[in-house]
Amino acid sequence: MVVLSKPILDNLAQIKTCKPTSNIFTGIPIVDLSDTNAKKHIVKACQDFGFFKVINHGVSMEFLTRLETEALKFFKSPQQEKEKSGPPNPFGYGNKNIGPNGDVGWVEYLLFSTNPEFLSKNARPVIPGISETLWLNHYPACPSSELLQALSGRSLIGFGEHTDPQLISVLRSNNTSGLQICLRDGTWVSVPPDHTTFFFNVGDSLQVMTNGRFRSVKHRVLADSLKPRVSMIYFGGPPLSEKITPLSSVMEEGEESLYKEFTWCEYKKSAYKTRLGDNRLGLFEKSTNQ
Ligand SMILES: C=C1C[C@]23C[C@@]1(O)CC[C@H]2[C@@]12CC[C@H](O)[C@@](C)(C(=O)O1)[C@H]2[C@@H]3C(=O)O
Ligand SMILES: O=C(O)CCC(=O)C(=O)O
Ligand SMILES: [Fe+2]
Repeated sequence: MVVLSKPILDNLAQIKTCKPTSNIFTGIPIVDLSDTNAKKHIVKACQDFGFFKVINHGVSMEFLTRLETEALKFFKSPQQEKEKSGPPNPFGYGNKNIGPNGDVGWVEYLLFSTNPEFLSKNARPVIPGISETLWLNHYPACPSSELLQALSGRSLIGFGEHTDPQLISVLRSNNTSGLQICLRDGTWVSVPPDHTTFFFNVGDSLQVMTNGRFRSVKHRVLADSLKPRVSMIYFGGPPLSEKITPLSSVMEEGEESLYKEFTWCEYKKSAYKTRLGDNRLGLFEKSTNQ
């Protein structure tokens, strides 16, 4: 019989688990930015999966490694020290609690704003008009054999299933697996990690702007029991006052928008009232008989 200590029990009671899926997906679209057809491949990947990986991106490994080292330095510091940078409302350190509505995961994170008004001139985002937040996530390895045993073969959820509300998310992680995406047929597949590349995923707003042509892909992170995962994600969103409506350039003649009109500010407010796994965009879909 496994006897569990109180802190371990507290952790387990809060955090969801799922059956481990070793469904490693080898079909992730790869976009080579040095290829003249890169744009076409991006469009196809956004339609088919809402997800792709970018190679030949021009960001040096040395720079990425330095960022990762700095992130780990922070996450390895004493808990009390880290807490001094929290809570994350709206920016700062958070531990296990994700968002304001009771979601929890086996994750700690550091949340920065990349909105121009918070940044010095030389640190402003590359794409003018697009700015949102930058997340550093740390999914610790399972701390003890006690916890591993108590899980009895199940995986701890690091970051529960969700879609990202913004336009596009750019993710770089270390070489620890954990990220999974949900395919069109509902199957969850594991994305093989690649610390040399960037992964891009379509968010809800881009799905609306393409009137459903691009897919806001559902994804989640399972914690690895042996190795910590460190990820950095840039969430690119529109300015707050921007109307999120299908682009006229993608619409065919006579095509109706599938969504009610809303601004990014309205969507963001609404999203923060939902739980992680909720269908946030559902609230803005036009009913078919409208
Ligand atoms: C439960 C929540 C966490 C989240 C805000 C929300 O109320 C619903 C959207 C969530 C999400 C998912 C993608 C990103 O990780 C995130 C930062 C975002 O913009 O929307 C999180 C929010 C969060 O963790 O605060
Ligand atoms: O940490 C990761 O790999 C992904 C996390 C994520 O999906 C998110 O923060 O929205
Ligand atoms: Fe996400």
